[in-house]
Amino acid sequence: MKQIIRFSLLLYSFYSFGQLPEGFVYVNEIIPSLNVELKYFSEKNFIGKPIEGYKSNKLILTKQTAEALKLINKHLKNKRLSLKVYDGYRPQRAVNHFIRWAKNLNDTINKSIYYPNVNKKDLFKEEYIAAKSGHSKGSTVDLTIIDTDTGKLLDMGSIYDFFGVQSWVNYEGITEEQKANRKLLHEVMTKFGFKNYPREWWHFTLKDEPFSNSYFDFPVE
Ligand SMILES: C[C@@H](N)C(=O)N[C@H](C)C(=O)O
Ligand SMILES: [Zn+2]
Repeated sequence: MKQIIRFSLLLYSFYSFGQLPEGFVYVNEIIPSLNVELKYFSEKNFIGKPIEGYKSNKLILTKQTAEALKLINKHLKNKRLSLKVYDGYRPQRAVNHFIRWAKNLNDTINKSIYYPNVNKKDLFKEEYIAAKSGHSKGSTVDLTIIDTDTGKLLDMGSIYDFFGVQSWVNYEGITEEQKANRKLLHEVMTKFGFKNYPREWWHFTLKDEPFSNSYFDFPVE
């Protein structure tokens, strides 16, 4: 009997500590010092509410992606810089939340901050948000760079998740410093095996992603 109880407790703790599917990791186990602020866990995002499926500020990625970020952070450390991550693995239920929100054209709480020049009805059509997102495959990250001396974000010429031409990687209407910062991010990410999404300076996918055809839906907890 005692053994059965012990076994049940073991099983309980196994699941209650957030067992991930094979191939996924909690990134803080690989890079404990990584700066992570999952915007969809908070109200500070284009919807203005926490997004379904984000139950904690824990960054989850495929193991290969986390290992690549570790190398990048190490590389940046020599320049007194480091990464700050806004999103990684995104459950399909979160994407479904985006889809539902997009259908309600009256709900535009954060339009002036995140999409002042794009009609809400066009956000999916103009490919600022995807109905099937690379993020749900676990090897895509949204991120920027911090100056570790000042603790400030490098100026990339637009805020994260600003949907508009200002966020396109090759947008010309930004300062030379902002262009240089985007170039630095782009170069370091591509050097370590990522490819960028041209409409969003912050969005990168590991080229050799392990789950290129699987969209996951387990919660971020
Ligand atoms: C919503 C934005 N952060 C994003 O990730 N956009 C791309 C296109 C996606 O939804 O995969
Ligand atoms: Zn993204």
